[in-house]
Amino acid sequence: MGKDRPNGADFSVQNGGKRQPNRQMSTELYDMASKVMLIGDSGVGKTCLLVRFKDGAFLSGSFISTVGIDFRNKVVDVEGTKVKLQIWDTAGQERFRSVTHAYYRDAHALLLLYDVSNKASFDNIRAWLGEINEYAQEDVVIMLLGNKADMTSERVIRTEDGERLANEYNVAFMETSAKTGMNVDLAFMAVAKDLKMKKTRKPTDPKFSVTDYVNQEKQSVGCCSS
Ligand SMILES: Nc1nc2c(ncn2[C@@H]2O[C@H](COP(=O)(O)OP(=O)(O)OP(=O)(O)O)[C@@H](O)[C@H]2O)c(=O)[nH]1
Ligand SMILES: [Mg+2]
Repeated sequence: MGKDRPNGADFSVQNGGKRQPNRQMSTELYDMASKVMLIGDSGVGKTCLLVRFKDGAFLSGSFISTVGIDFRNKVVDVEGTKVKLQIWDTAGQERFRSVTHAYYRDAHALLLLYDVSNKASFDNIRAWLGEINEYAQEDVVIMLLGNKADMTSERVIRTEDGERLANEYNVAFMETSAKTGMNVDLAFMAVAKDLKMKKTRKPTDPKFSVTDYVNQEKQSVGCCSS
């Protein structure tokens, strides 16, 4: 079992100056660890999604744009296996792009967000997928998330538009809301489950598909209370 700090408050600088979480001050036990990166335009809700997952709270009020990169850890239980998710929250602003590029290649999964009430953030998804293609590992798990699904009257991107784009690029898709919590745990749990399956699957076992898993488990707007 490994250990790590329960939150991402501390960094040590190693690995050519790249910020690394400090493992010496570890407190929480885990069986396997995975790096997940949150990416997408500024304001789509990356930090709020992470805070909702980590603390179960919603950051309403004034928007504080992330500077550079930050991370938080959360250990989740996948059928008895403790999976530590080290979640990197990147800045969506263009001026920080070169900072975040350096982190792509270590990521096991990328949660790529747009805002269903912001057309430009959706239109930019193709450019983000181009960046992923350039900088991330070939087998990285990609999940496209249409966030702010609670904003029904301001919505400009339909669920079908997100689905179509995800199908075109063969990536998993669902709509989320950091405000209500809809599908937030599922997005991270699907990644944890994928990692566990990759590590423990025997050659004869059927392959785990993140896309099938989220399609089976996801809620749609107005479906259920969350
Ligand atoms: N209604 C609603 N508002 C949200 C949701 N998620 C985020 N917001 C709001 O959107 C704004 C931006 O959220 P952030 O999480 O800070 O955005 P970000 O993607 O981290 O932005 P950068 O750090 O600049 O890249 C904030 O005012 C949030 O309150 C959501 O699911 N629903
Ligand atoms: Mg942020």
